[in-house]
Amino acid sequence: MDDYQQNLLEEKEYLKNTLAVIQKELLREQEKLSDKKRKVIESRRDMWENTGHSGRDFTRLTEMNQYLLDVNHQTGSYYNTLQQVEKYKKIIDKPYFGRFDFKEDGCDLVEPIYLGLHTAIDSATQQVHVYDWRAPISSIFYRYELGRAAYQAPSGVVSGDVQRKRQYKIHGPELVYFFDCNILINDEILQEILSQNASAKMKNIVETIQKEQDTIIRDRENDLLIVQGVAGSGKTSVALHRIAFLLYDGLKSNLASHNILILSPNALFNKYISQVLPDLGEENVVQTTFDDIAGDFFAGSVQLETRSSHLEAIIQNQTESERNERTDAYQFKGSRAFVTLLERLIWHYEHRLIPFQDVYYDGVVVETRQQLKNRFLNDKAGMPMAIRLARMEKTILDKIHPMQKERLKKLEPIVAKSEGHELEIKPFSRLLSMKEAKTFRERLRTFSRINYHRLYQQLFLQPTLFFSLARDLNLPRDIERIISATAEALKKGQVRYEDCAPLLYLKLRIEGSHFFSDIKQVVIDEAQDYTPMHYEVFKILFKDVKYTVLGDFHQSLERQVDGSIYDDVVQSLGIAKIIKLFLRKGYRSSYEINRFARHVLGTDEDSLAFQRHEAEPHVVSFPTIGEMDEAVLEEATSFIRQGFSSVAIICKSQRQAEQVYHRLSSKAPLRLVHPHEGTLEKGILIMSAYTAKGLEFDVVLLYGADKKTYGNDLDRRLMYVACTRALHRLHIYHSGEKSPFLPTQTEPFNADSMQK
Ligand SMILES: Nc1ncnc2c1ncn2[C@@H]1O[C@H](COP(=O)(O)OP(=O)(O)OP(=O)(O)O)[C@@H](O)[C@H]1O
Repeated sequence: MDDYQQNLLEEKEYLKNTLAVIQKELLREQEKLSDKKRKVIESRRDMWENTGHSGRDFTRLTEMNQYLLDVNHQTGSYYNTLQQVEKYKKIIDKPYFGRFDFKEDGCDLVEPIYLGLHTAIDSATQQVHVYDWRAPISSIFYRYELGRAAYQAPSGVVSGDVQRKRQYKIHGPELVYFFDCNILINDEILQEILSQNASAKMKNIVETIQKEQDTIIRDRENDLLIVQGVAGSGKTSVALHRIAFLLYDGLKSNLASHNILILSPNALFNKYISQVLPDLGEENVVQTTFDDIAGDFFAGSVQLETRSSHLEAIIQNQTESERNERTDAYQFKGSRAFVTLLERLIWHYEHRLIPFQDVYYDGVVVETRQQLKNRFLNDKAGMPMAIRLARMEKTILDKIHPMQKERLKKLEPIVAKSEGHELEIKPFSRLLSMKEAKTFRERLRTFSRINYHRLYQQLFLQPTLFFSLARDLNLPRDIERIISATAEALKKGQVRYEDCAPLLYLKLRIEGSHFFSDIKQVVIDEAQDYTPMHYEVFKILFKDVKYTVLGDFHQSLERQVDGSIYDDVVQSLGIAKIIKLFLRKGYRSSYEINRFARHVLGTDEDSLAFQRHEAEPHVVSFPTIGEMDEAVLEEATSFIRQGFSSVAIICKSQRQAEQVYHRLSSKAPLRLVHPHEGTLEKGILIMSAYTAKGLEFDVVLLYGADKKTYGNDLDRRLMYVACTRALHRLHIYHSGEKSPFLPTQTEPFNADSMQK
């Protein structure tokens, strides 16, 4: 028997034993589960039977409390076992995917370490058959080739020699094949994974995590981890695996899923990534968007523009000057200079603008305007301004409380004398007194409550105030136009997207915030989409948290930015222990699509593409829009017939996507995708480039890439985002003169070369 045959026999034996252990442990956990379920039901029944009639009996409340504690404890334990059962069920078909043999320094034994989605231990012998991919020792698999290696164990660094590395394909649960590799994760498996069709939900990448990705996933040293990664380099995947790692590590760091928050671009993206953590056996974490946060803070009081409406407005602006007005406004209102301006506004409001008034009650001066102001300015006690004002309001109300009785006594003779109320002197006097108290409170609130919208509006309605506060700050050239456009919108009760973060900043700085107090880890994806103003808001919203911030400045839409955006992040968040890492290799798109996209972007910055070769992208020209429509539809259906599961027709704007959809939807099954609703499905989808951001499709058909539609820098970045969504095929259609960002010479369009 040769070596391979010998190894095969051994591996088959190991798999058989491991499966037997998993089966045994699964049965054990299932028995525990039914036992725990029975106990929970019994305890609940006992609780209701023994305490159900004692609602008003305070002596029995403690008893009820004890029952509740027990029931909660048992329910928690039931769910832990349930999670364990689910984990075993997940690994029964594929218990592991890799192995390395490790000889620890100072030990004679070479131990085979098998890696899988979850740990499998024989509870009888305590033998570990499979290590969780997140276990400290597992990092060796991702980081080292054969030879010297080390990992960080809880007790310190453990070093030794890696003597073998092996990867497996196990299916159903048969050993399909295995092979030894002496390098990092073998390209063959990665090739196979990356050449598959895109799925409607993001997938986990545990089997093929790359060394540089693993470094990010396992970092525990830093409080702010910044990742700049090219399109398709795995930023979102890495962020989610990092969360799974932190939760695994959670026992030490006391971290649970509700302590982690992911800030992502929109609801569609949230749904797209929602499967990864459950796949990894973890519960989903808090997922939100900036739009949702702003909406919660200003619920119903003002009309907030969403990010997609803002992008749509910028993209649709026909004239350069209209577009510049909005992008300049966004840039300025997101800048550090505007943060300074708002800080000055807050100071100015505190010292000059609060409309303090003399407070009278029943003809008596309770406090003079000056007394109130002095007391307010001297009583800082580290509290936010709104809280200090609310305390002042309460003190005044407490002061007049005893005076109200006297006032009532005075009101009764007056009412007695007034005609028509002789028979209801007391109730009518009380009613009058209540009305008076209401008016009194309303007067107080003219200075004790702050209308943030009005305060912010004041800044733009009074240009002299604006310019006096903006002294020595860098202002954009069209500031006058920005001021008047903002004033117009605010007067109509509309808050443009670029005003949402400043308005929220104002509110949070004046009021403080106790929301998100559970959050300990914040993951910010698409970091380039947030301005310094946003990061200032995050700093107030999330206290004592650690951050993972991932972005790609090439994919910034409304602003042209570079790597310095991360300096802004550091400065705004004010965190000292930071690390900045780079992901330079794109895994999503084929080599040809990657190369094409770099051409569109017009940069030869060092970015690498994974060598997965497929058909060259095509640029096709049509004499009319009608012919372009027909070709797009024909190609889309043909790609589906060829076995690609998702074909995205990407338009520049949502409006264009809707128009194309209305023209084509009666001829083929198309789905129009909105950023705020729905889920991604297989088939032919149609959407705007900004909706497609963060997502991926087997085939991208970029619609209408003419010079007029894609002519400026923003258009160039939109086109780059659209092109980098494609895994396998990229076709670009235009009618009229081609966009200058497209290559001048491309291969002729050839339908035969598209066979998958
Ligand atoms: N190590 C890996 N193994 C297998 N697939 C990977 C790996 N890294 C990334 N991928 C795949 O590459 C694709 C892109 O990943 P992801 O969406 O996380 O990248 P991204 O950097 O967030 O992209 P973008 O910024 O363009 O939205 C996904 O299909 C992901 O599964």
